[in-house]
Order: sequence, then structure tokens, then C-alpha cells
Amino acid sequence: MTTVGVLALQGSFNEHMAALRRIGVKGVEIRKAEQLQAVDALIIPGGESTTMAKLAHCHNLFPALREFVSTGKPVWGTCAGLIFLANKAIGQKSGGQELIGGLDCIVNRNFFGSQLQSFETELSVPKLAEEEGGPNGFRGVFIRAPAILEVGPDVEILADCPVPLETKKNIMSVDNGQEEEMLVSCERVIVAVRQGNLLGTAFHPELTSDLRWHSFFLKMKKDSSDRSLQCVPTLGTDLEDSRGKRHFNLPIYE
Ligand SMILES: NC(=O)CC[C@H](N)C(=O)O
Repeated sequence: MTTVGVLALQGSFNEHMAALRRIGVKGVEIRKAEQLQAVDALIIPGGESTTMAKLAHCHNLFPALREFVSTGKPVWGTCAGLIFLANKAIGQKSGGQELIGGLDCIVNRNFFGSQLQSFETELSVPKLAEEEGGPNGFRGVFIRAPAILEVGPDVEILADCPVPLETKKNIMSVDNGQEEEMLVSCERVIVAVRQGNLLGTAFHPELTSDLRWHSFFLKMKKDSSDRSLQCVPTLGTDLEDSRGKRHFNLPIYE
């Protein structure tokens, strides 16, 4: 049976665990390096990437996380998790932050502005619809979200979105009490990518009732000899884990 690890240091790991339960896949909260050996795929949730990096450093998780990425097992970073997976992040707090790396892209950490500039928008996701069915659109929940500014040649763009007027007007991005100039000249930015075994989304699919990104991720596999990671939809039900503990699905945005 497929087991998916969810990095559970900080951020929206509970929501990813609940999404996995809803599609009938076993999720395991990962807090220690050795736990990674027992999982087939890994989700790095949204939250706050600097804090997550400090916690990962304290728990000596970086070597094991980098090793996991290099094995070719599927790894999905959502929002702060996307920043964590990127080869380069700009707009970091002073002193910088450690990244896992592997995803050949440059992200801007708080591209869309502060928490107050969080927004929701309908994204066009043809690749997701092609592989998972359903509508061409997906409700993107962007919370103090990053954006992908540049991608390498092996990176497939799965979704982009127009830069909101508010972001364009915001030529100052405030971080750590310091104002830093951020000129927004582009009309659209990239918000979802795939590169081999790595998936990155700048938004939060785990906060919606549309589970297609989770199911899409579970079908990513190391090479053609691997069986795809199976999932059995159990929409709308609450599940017991292997120890008989009952978990209730969390409220989601409809
Ligand atoms: N919702 C999120 O994960 C926000 C990420 C945040 N911009 C960061 O730097 O970590």
C-alpha cells in the first residue's frame, strides 16, 4: 500500500493529511529523518518557509530531504513547500534561508504581497483536466503566496496566472520591517510546475474540495517500471488509521 509522508514541522500539514484521507491514501506525518525511509512520496506543505527551514535545520532534516528528492520518489511542495524545493528564492529575510533545492526555478517568496493581499482566483489547468478529468479551471487559494519567475529547460509549466492589479501597484514588498523594491513588469506569473518527480504549486489545493492535484501527484512515478501510486476516492467520509484512531476531515473552502 502506498504511503505518503507529509512534512509536519509547521504549516498546513493537517489539511494535506485530511486530503489524503479523503482520497483513501495513507499519510504519515514526518518529523524525523528516518521516517522518510518508510514513505513512497512526500508532500511539503505551505506555511512559512523561513520558520520551516529553521525547524528542519534543528531536526537535521536537510540531508535526508535532499537525499529523498534525489531518489526520484515524487515530492510536492505547496506554497512555502514550493519555496523549499526551489533551487533559488529571492525576497528572503536577511541572512537568507536554507532550501532543499532540486526544482530548477527561481521563486519570489512573497511575490503577491503581504498576508492582506492573499486572494483566490480561477486558474486554467488544462494538463490537470486532461489527466484527472473535471473542469479546465481550478480554484487557486493564494495565501501570502510566492510566484515562479524563471524555470529551467526541464520544467513543465502547469499553470500561470495574471498578476493582480494590487500586486502591480505594490512596488514595495515589506518584509522583516524593511521595504524592498520589487518591480513588477510582467503581466502573468507561473504558479504550478512539474519537473520529473517534483511538483510545485504556489497555491493551496489542500484547502479546497477539489482533490485533483493530490490525485495527479500520486500518479507521478520515478520511471515507467514503477506502478503508479494507487488511490481510492473516499470523498466525504472520515477514516480510521491503522491504529484505529478516528480522524475527521477538516473543513474546506467550498
Ligand atoms: N502560504 C504560504 O505557504 C506562504 C509562504 C510564504 N510566502 C513564505 O515565505 O514562506
